[in-house]
Amino acid sequence: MISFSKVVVEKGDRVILRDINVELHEKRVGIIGRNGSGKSTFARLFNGLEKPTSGTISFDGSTEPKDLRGKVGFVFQNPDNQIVYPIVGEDLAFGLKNMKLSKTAIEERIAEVTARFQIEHLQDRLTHQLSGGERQMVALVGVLVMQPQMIIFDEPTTLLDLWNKRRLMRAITDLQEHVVLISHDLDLLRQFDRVIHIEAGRIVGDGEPNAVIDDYIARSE
Ligand SMILES: Nc1ncnc2c1ncn2[C@@H]1O[C@H](COP(=O)(O)OP(=O)(O)OP(=O)(O)O)[C@@H](O)[C@H]1O
Repeated sequence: MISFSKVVVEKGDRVILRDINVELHEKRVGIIGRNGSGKSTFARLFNGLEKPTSGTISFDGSTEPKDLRGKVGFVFQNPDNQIVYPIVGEDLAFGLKNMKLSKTAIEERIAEVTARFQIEHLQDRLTHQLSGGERQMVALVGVLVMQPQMIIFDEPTTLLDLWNKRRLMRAITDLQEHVVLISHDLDLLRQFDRVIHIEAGRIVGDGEPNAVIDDYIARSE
């Protein structure tokens, strides 16, 4: 599905990611690693938010940036980075309008996804008045209405209380789409299909979650 070949990311004279070669087909992939190891940079490559200094990233065989952007959605740690319009309904419609969908088609898509996540009642609210949990659900729904095949989550529960954290995690677990989740919630990632461990810009562990996570914990001790 998505494939990284000899990918390197440099910023100034710093090498942030080194020689990343990986193919992902699994439905649920977790990414772990210490602060500053390169997880966010890796995740941002998936939908073209970050460009590799060298190497290639392809989605279903295509290396076109527009295919990455169209097929892979990205949910930020802080939903304020992603919600741009003052009213929830406008914000959810923004990407769909750019896709030149009809008004009816836009309304139908938004109605379907907001109902699925029980946020229909938020449609007319001002985005800046929403709670953190509501904002994060709006950000997720804003990505889902675009019907991506894969969704990348960069520590999406960091700002949430326990209740909203569980609600969002249930929502993520129930998604039909392929999910790549950066998280420090190791118990959750043990239920995933695959976990990738990044250290100092390299993949140092990759495979069955329990084995990769146990090795990660052992290295921290
Ligand atoms: N624009 C930049 N210029 C220089 N260094 C950068 C830049 N962006 C990121 N870095 C560095 O790259 C490294 C990896 O950053 P990244 O955000 O990918 O790490 P991370 O694993 O997601 O960290 P965290 O868990 O703290 O969010 C860090 O050392 C960071 O300081």
